[in-house]
Amino acid sequence: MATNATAGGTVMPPASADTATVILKVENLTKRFGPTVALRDASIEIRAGEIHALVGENGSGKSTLVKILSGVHTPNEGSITIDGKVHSRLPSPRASQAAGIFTVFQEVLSAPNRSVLENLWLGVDGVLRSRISHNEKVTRARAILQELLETPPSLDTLVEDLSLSDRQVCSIARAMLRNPRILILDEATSALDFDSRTRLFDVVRRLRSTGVGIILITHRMDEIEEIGDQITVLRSGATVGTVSGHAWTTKQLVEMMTGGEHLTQPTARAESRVRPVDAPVLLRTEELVLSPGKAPVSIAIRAGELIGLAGLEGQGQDTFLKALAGLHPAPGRVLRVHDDAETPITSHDQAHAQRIAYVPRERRGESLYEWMSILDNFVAPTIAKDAVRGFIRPERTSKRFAKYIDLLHIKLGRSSDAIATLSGGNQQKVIIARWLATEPRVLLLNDPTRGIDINAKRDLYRLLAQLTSEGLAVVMLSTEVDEHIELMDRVLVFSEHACSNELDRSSLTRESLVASFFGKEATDVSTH
Ligand SMILES: Nc1ncnc2c1ncn2[C@@H]1O[C@H](COP(=O)(O)OP(=O)(O)OP(=O)(O)O)[C@@H](O)[C@H]1O
Repeated sequence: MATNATAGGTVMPPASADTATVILKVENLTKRFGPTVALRDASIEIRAGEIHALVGENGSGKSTLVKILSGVHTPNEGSITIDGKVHSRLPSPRASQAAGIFTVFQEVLSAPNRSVLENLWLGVDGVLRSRISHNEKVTRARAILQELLETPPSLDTLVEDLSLSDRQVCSIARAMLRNPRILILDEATSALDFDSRTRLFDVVRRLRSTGVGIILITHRMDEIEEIGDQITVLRSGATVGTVSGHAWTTKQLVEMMTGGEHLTQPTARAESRVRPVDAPVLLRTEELVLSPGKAPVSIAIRAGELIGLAGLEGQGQDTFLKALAGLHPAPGRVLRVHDDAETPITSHDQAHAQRIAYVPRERRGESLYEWMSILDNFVAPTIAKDAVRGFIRPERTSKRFAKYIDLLHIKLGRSSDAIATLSGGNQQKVIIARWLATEPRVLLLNDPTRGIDINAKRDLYRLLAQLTSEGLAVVMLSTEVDEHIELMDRVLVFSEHACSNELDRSSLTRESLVASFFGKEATDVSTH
C-alpha cells in the first residue's frame, strides 16, 4: 500500500500518529468496466474515530471505490477487511450494511412521493437486528433532523416537496439512523446549503468522538481543511498516498492528484478585471417580487458582468435565477434588452430564443438524459446547427463537442457511450458544455461547480472570465463562499425572498459575505 509516498517518491508523514484501531482496510482493489479500468490499485485504511477525506480528480475512481464498499460493485481483485474480517467482496448493499457501512451518495437518492419519515426508515427492518416501534422511529427521526436542520420539515412532508439541500439532509439522516460503524459521505455535502453543512460537520464530529470512522469524499479544500484528519489521494484508479490533516497544502494535494504541478491559477480575478459599468444592459428586472409582500428586486445585468447570487438556502436566490430563465414567472418583469428594444421574458422557450441559457442545479431529472449517450446529451438543444440541407451531420456534432472536451477537460471513453458511464463531475461538465454550445448572451448557472474537481473548476472560471471579456453576461448561484470571492464582479445576497445586500468586488471578503447572509457586519460573525 502506497500510504507513505507521493508519486514523486517523497516520504510523507505516517498516515496516523495515533494508535486507534483500524476498522476498515482496503487493499489493492481493482475494478474494470469492459475496457475501462476504474480502479487499478486502490488502498485505504480507516481508523475508529477518524474523518478520512478521499480526494482525486473527476474520474479518478472515488465513487467506484465507494460503490465497492457499499456492495454495489464487485471488485475484480483486492480485499476489504472490516473489523479484522477479510472479504474479497461485499456481495450486496445489504451485506455492506450488515458489516456496518452506510453510504450517502453524491446524487440524492430518495423515494420522492413518500414522506420524510418513510424515507428515513426505508428498508430498515431488513437491516437492523431488532424491529423498531413506530413511536421510536418518530422520536429518533425528529431528533436527528433537529440536529441537522434549523427548521426541520414535518415528518409527513413528501420528500418531493423538499429543497435539494433538505432532501440531501434526509439521506444523511437516514444513514445516521442506522448507527453506522463506517459512514461514507460521497460528495454528500455538495448539495447542502451553508447552514446545513455547518450543522452536518458538528454531527460528524460527534460521531467521530464515538469511534465511528468517516470517509468524506469532497472536492472542496475548505471542507478538508475544516474536518479532515487524514487525506488519501487517488489518481487514475490508484492510491497515491495518504497525508495527515495537519500537514498538507493545496499545492501538494493537487500535485498528488494530477501527478504534476497542474494547478490552474485563479485566473478570473487575478487578471484585475474591471467591472463593466458602462457596458450595455442585456437583461434587467423591474420590480420583481419573489414572494408575496417582499421587497421587489430591480437590477440591471450588463454585458461582461459576472454576478453571484448568494445567501442561506431558500432565501429567494433560486427563484430569482429561475425567473431570469423564464422558469418561474413572478410578479414584476424580466426584460431582455437588445439595442433599444426590451422583450419581456415570460417563458423558458422565450428565454432560450433570446439567447438566455440556464444550467439547472440538479443533474438528475432536471438536466441529464440518463438513457442517452454522452454526445446526445451534449447536442440536444443545438442539433439544428449540425444540419446540412435537412440532414444531421454527426461529424459536425463531434467536432463541436471536441472543443468542449478540450476546454473543460472532460474525461470520457467514446462519446457514443451512455452518459451514465461518466463520473459525476464529468457528467456535469457535459451539461455545462451543452449550454455553452448554444452561444448564449446571458448564461444563468445554478451552482454549476457542484462535484467538479479543483482544476476543472479553475478551468471553468477561466472560461467564464474569457467569455465575459467577449461580452457574455453570467449570473451564477453558488453555495460556495470562496467561489464568489474568487470569481464575481459583484454578489447579490438574498434574505427572506428579497435581495438584502449587494457586495461589490472591492468589499467582497469571506467575512463580509458570510456576515451579510445573517444580515450582520463582517466583524459580528465567524466564517467557520
Ligand atoms: N458503470 C460504469 N461503466 C463504465 N465506466 C464506468 C462506470 N462507472 C464508472 N466508470 C468509469 O470509471 C472511472 C472512475 O469513475 P468514478 O465515478 O469512480 O470517478 P470519481 O473519482 O468518483 O469521479 P467524480 O469526482 O467525477 O465523481 C471513470 O472513467 C468512469 O467513466
